[in-house]
Amino acid sequence: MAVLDIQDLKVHYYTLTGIVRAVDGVSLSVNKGEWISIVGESGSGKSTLALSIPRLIMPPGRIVGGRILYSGVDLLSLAGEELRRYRGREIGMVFQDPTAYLDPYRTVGSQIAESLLEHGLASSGSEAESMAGDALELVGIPRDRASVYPHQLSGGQRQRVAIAAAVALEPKILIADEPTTALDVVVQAKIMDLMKKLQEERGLTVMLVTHDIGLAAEYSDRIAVMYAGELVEIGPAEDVVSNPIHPYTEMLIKSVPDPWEDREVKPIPGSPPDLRNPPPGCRFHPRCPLRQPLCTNTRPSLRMVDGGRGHSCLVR
Ligand SMILES: Nc1ncnc2c1ncn2[C@@H]1O[C@H](COP(=O)(O)OP(=O)(O)OP(=O)(O)O)[C@@H](O)[C@H]1O
Ligand code: NI
Repeated sequence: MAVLDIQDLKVHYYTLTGIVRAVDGVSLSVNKGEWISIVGESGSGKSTLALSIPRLIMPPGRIVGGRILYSGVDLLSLAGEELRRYRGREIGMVFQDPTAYLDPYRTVGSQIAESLLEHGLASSGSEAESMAGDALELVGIPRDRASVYPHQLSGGQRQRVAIAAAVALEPKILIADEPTTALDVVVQAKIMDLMKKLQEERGLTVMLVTHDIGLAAEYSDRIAVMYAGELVEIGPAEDVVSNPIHPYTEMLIKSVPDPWEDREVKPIPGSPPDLRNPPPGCRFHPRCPLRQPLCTNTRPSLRMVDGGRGHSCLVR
């Protein structure tokens, strides 16, 4: 069952030098309880897609088209108070840098407690504090650490607190945008394991944004690959990685080292297009070894094939 159904989403940034078509017609359905990862090179529109869901796109960005159905409600039609009810409470967010949204002057426990009160999940200060302690324990931080300030914690612990703060509100979906990019690999694995635990034990739906397809393969149920503002491939994580259909996915996999396999690392030649003026036809065609004349003038759309897989390659 789909908890989130994104239909033909278009998000543009209106800059002095032109309109950046950061997300340009993306359709994506997220199933309840699954872990889906959005992967792709820098600038492919992953964060823009993720931020659009809780409507956190700031000017000069604007959602210019499409629908985002959350349990049947179009989030794009909501405003003000109604929107705030969904944000946080139904859709939790975690970002790369938790210091950006943890208040340095307040203890971590009081920040979590306050948001519980704000969302009406606790009826008294003491209840909120006790629930904040539960949330910290859930992410592996002893409840007596509720009285520390963010700077007294390590980067990994701060990210745990950010996850605790998000999960305390019992959202249905947790959207995590590069939550471990600033952390070392050991801490990264711990944070990913924690998110996996929340998915398995609480039925949390997880959307992870990462440029690391290896990481996505290890933890996700499904992987969605973005290129230049479009979705180019989607499917069960293992299938996508072991048997990519789209040449971009294939080249993306070969461009990163695989710790389990001794093979040559091949960077993708060229660079992603300028999204103010993307190439016609398939946006990947200028870099694609399989390019046919068709690819230069026919704009592909994602089509589903067997095994729950979909791709937008015109020649495969
Ligand atoms: N505030 C902004 N103003 C103008 N352009 C923006 C803004 N934010 C993002 N963009 C542009 O939108 C496009 C998509 O950016 P986005 O951050 O969504 O990509 P991403 O896949 O998350 O990249 P990364 O892996 O580097 O985080 C890029 O071309 C980027 O330059
Ligand atoms: Ni990003």
